[in-house]
Amino acid sequence: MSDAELPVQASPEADILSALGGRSIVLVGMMGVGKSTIGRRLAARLKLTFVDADTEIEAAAGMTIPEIFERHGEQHFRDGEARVIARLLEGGPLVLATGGGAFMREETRSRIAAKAISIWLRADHDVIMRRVRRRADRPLLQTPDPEGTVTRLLTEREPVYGKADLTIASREVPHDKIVEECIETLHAYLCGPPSADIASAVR
Ligand SMILES: Nc1ncnc2c1ncn2[C@@H]1O[C@H](COP(=O)(O)OP(=O)(O)O)[C@@H](O)[C@H]1O
Ligand SMILES: O=C(O)C1=C[C@@H](OP(=O)(O)O)[C@@H](O)[C@H](O)C1
Ligand SMILES: [Mg+2]
Repeated sequence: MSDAELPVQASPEADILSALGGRSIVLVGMMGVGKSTIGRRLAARLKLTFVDADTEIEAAAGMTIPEIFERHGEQHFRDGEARVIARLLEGGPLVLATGGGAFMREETRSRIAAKAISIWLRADHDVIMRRVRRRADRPLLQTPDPEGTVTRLLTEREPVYGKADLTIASREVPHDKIVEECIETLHAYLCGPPSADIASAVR
């Protein structure tokens, strides 16, 4: 049989893309769980555009996030964040990494529910602390007690992150393992179990 005659093989990635239609995949969760790094890799796997909401906010404001917080305050940042995410969700399908506070706003959660599949990347306090210590670009953690701040934010936020469609445990395994779990979990959620025909064909 020539290559042209071979049957087209369905792949989990192709199945996911077709089930998404115009919807996006949105990563939510606490600072340091891996939304930006995992999101970029997940988008590459699915051949979708990757957008980081924080980067878009910085571009729109012409300032870094620490500068926005310092000059205009958190409330101003949050309003800009909600607007940027609303705009990005109109342009799907894409993989969107949100900043850790974005999903706390009800209006943003409703928009995400209408236009996307949301994945909560969930990590333990200690994993988060190890990862966020490496950089000083998260203004909320520039406090005398970043550990206490992370504990408080996790208590406030975890029940809300739990409203995401899917949850993946982000832990100290290679990034690509987490990406693989995102693909498997998205596939099961969007496409269901393999049909008996396909299951027997691949046996
Ligand atoms: N599975 C992982 N294993 C090891 N390090 C990770 C993993 N996922 C993310 N990281 C690291 O944690 C740090 C924070 O990740 P980032 O994607 O910026 O998180 P977020 O966008 O959720 O704040 C980065 O240095 C990243 O490489
Ligand atoms: O948790 C938060 O409130 C924030 C998380 C940051 O993004 P990451 O979650 O990508 O670090 C960034 O949006 C800002 O510093 C505020
Ligand atoms: Mg990020």
